[in-house]
Amino acid sequence: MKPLIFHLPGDEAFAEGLVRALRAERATLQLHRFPDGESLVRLEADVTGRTVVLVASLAQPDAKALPLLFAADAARDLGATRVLLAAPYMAYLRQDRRFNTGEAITSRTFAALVSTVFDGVVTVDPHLHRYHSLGEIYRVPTRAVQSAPVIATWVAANVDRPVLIGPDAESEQWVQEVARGADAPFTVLQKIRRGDKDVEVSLPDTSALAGRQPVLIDDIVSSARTMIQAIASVRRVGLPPPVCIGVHALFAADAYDALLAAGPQRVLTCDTVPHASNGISVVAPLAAAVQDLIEASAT
Ligand SMILES: O=P(O)(O)OC[C@H]1O[C@@H](O)[C@H](O)[C@@H]1O
Repeated sequence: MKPLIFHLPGDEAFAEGLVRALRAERATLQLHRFPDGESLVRLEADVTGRTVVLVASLAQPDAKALPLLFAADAARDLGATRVLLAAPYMAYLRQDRRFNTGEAITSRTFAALVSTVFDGVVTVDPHLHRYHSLGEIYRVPTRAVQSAPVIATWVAANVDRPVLIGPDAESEQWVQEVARGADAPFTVLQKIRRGDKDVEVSLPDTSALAGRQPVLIDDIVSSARTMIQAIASVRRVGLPPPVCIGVHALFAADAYDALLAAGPQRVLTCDTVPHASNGISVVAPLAAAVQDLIEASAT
């Protein structure tokens, strides 16, 4: 039987792409907020004996998390064979340790909650810094899709003589992959973060970059301060305005305008978080990972 795909409000386009890629059936999840702020969730399809895939991009996660957990638990309660989460952007991965005394390690708690109601989780480029895999915190099977191949294809087709640049050491993992796929050199900047919006970035060695078009790549663009500082350090050494590519377009508050004002050649993101800058789709690799998870859990 075809998988049934539900989505949270705002994720229509991604869900529609998944429906097509998986030849699945689309179904409606009704979400109502009572005057007191509580949520009512209703699955408008018979889920008995079906594989249910809930699509939810988890930017701004606090408002979405409870309805998502309610929907997943309801699907299971109503007889779904398996309930999978397709979260193109997965929230709560950056707090992967107690940075200050008394802080909650939210990555662990959030993963534990999700694992109580879902049978499997698929996401794109999870922000794994001190964790090596999602399996360290999720108690159900997971698939982490890489956006590097689709980004590399875009870079190879659209940028002449590119050099890929990551704004910090963490970004080396995906910058290196994109560089390999695009058959281009790469380098990584040095970053010091002093606060949410206080970031300093510097370019160590520029000798290999002359005559090339810089392409900045990062996984998350949130306040955009990292990207903005990276643009400045690339310009300081006389390189042309960079193409800026972010995987997850979080763009908090004025971040997108601030980034455009910093003078990039263009700004482009993957479609993991709906945004005007989306231009590279990860629907196909995410659909393949969902299919893989379905097949693995059927055996
Ligand atoms: O500088 P903003 O956009 O706020 O934050 C994004 C950066 O913070 C890191 O965790 C991400 O990997 C990225 O480098």
